Amino acid sequence: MSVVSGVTVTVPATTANLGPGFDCIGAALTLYNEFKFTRLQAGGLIIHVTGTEAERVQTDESNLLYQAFVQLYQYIEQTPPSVKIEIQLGVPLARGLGSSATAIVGGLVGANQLAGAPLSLLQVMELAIAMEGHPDNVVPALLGGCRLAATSQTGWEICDIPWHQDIVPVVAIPDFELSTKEARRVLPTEVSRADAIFNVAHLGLLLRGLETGKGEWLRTALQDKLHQPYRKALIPGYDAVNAAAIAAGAYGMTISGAGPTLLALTNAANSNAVETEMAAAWKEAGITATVRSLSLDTQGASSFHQG
Ligand SMILES: Nc1ncnc2c1ncn2[C@@H]1O[C@H](COP(=O)(O)OP(=O)(O)OP(=O)(O)O)[C@@H](O)[C@H]1O
Ligand SMILES: N[C@@H](CCO)C(=O)O
Repeated sequence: MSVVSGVTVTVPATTANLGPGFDCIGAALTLYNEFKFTRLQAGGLIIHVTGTEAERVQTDESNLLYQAFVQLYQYIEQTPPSVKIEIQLGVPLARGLGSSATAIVGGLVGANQLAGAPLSLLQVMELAIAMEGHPDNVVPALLGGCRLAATSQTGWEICDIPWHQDIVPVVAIPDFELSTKEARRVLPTEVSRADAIFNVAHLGLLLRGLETGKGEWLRTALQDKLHQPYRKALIPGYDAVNAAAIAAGAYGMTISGAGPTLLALTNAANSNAVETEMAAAWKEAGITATVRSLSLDTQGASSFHQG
């Protein structure tokens, strides 16, 4: 194993759940955080953060990226090296676009590379899922694409979900945060059989809708009974933005991850109109939002050594 002096890791944002796939499906998007790790000879920990909302990220040992970095060294039973970490933020914090997953994956991949890659991709993935508590952000953040994760007898079965090239994800990111912890607190611990059946059927339809790009299937498939009915109340203007997206030609709209970002799926011909109308509907509700058409990231986390 060769030990390197520095590594830069780029990790994509992710949109989890996609409606009915609560805690099991997510897709990587073309929006990125970059993390640069450099060994320090003098000892200590230095964290520099740049980008929008940089001042909201911890710069001490409580930083999630650093915690993941330490976690990997603990797993391989080595003392973590003193390190300088430079964070370039492109993924907004606590908005439902997997910012915590970028930090967890970035910290684990950075540590693994600095240590000479003692762990396989599968081992890194398992550590990432354990840290995040659910697989739907960290798996696509690490591997790219749209991924379904299911527990197997021995660990995790990860499935690559075909995403039709005509489907454009549009994200409407409001100017307020909603922590995943808070958005999970409002969910019931038990659901009815009818709601479980609803989600099983809609997730099946979603997979076929994503594969074929068939708009009618996607519109129905993006509905869900496990989390959205409870979380909608935490997102002012949800119904108005949903109606505006559909009127502008979106197949459907859903909460991205735990919210508050709203995700519309549409095609290239309608994406500009969907962006404009979602932003306008939210403005009418008194909320400023950044709305962007993105693409599916197919690469996942990538890294290069500095020396
Ligand atoms: N680049 C980063 N470096 C360090 N910590 C980060 C970074 N990005 C996010 N975090 C931590 O993760 C928290 C946000 O995680 P949270 O799970 O609430 O939201 P999210 O991951 O953006 O949304 P979702 O899980 O719904 O997609 C931040 O408040 C911060 O503590
Ligand atoms: N599946 C997770 C994604 C956000 O981390 C949730 O909806 O709570």
